[in-house]
Amino acid sequence: MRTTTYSSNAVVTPKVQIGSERVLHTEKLTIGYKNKNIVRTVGHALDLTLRPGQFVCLLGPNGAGKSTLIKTLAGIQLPLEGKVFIAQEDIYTIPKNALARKLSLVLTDVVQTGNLDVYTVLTLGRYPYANWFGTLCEADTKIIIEAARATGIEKYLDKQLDQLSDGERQKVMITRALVQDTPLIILDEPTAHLDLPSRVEVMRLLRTMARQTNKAIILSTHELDLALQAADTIWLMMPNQSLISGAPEDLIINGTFEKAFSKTGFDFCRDTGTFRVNSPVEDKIIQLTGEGYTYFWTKRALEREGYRITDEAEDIVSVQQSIHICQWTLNRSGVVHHFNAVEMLLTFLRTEISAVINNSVQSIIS
Ligand SMILES: Nc1ncnc2c1ncn2[C@@H]1O[C@H](COP(=O)(O)OP(=O)(O)OP(=O)(O)O)[C@@H](O)[C@H]1O
Repeated sequence: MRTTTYSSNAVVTPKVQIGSERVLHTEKLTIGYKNKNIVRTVGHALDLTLRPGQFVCLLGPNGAGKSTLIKTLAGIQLPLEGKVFIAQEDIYTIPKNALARKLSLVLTDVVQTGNLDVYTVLTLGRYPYANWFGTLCEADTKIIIEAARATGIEKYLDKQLDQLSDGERQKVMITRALVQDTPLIILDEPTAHLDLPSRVEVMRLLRTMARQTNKAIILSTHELDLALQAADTIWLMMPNQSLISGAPEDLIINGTFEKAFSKTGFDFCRDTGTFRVNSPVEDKIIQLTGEGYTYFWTKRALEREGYRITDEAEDIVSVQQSIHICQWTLNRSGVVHHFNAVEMLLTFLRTEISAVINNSVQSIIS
């Protein structure tokens, strides 16, 4: 029997690979800042590749260099060393107008557009294709309407940009990038300032755009949960100037994710892909049985209280979940206590603990 092992370092060259061409790549890219003689390097010798249809989320702790990398990839900040190539061309050799047909950029800052209406803002996305007189043709109008329909902002076309919420405005700027119709879209924190439903919607929209239009999309974000769910690939900027690239699941399984965000008081849980604010306290252990979302949220609550969930614990919390009712029981030394809310269970456990502490203090005093 023939077996083949594929590792992330293996060079795999199948006969046909969709999206095998590179929309963007870098060679030994070193990024950072040079002020007089002081050099501040934030990313060193990065070799990155982005392919058509790939949806990449750039993550990293504060100050790791996400914005610096985004600006360098978009050609608005010079690298300290190395090169950025857009479709095999050095980005700094591409004339501005030609670059605007290859790359669109959405920045975080709230755009100052005076009193422009949404439709006019979207027409700006077509300027790289406008004729000598700067006028748009019927095909441009069609592209604008279709893009607005795809992102669900059709109803705002006549509104002025400053009459929209942050989330709606962000969608307009993403639509403008779509209207610009470039094979590559780069976004710096597109979900900043948005509420949770809008953040989910923007992420979903971008992912769908990558899938349906085969555009390569890279965005920087602090939305770890959403990025882990939505990205094809995570680019993780590490505190040591390196960048690790991989499928979200690989970075979780091999511990890279945990390492990048290791911080006192925060724990990344590989089982759930989430951060825990409080580390479990080793001497508080409890057993938990049950299933479904009630089990999940009960586990979260117990861990927040500082419990470590283990089958070795003598106290057993059981969760019963049915369509109509959720119930919790605590079996402690053969005595069964019943609760109909997580809060009641937690209150009981807290009281029990303080009772134990009070008793031991009493016995020390006496
Ligand atoms: N103009 C500048 N001159 C010198 N250093 C800078 C400049 N701008 C940013 N830096 C430094 O470069 C590093 C990377 O900054 P950058 O803004 O790229 O990080 P980031 O990952 O986007 O951070 P955050 O998550 O907080 O937005 C930081 O240490 C920052 O202090």
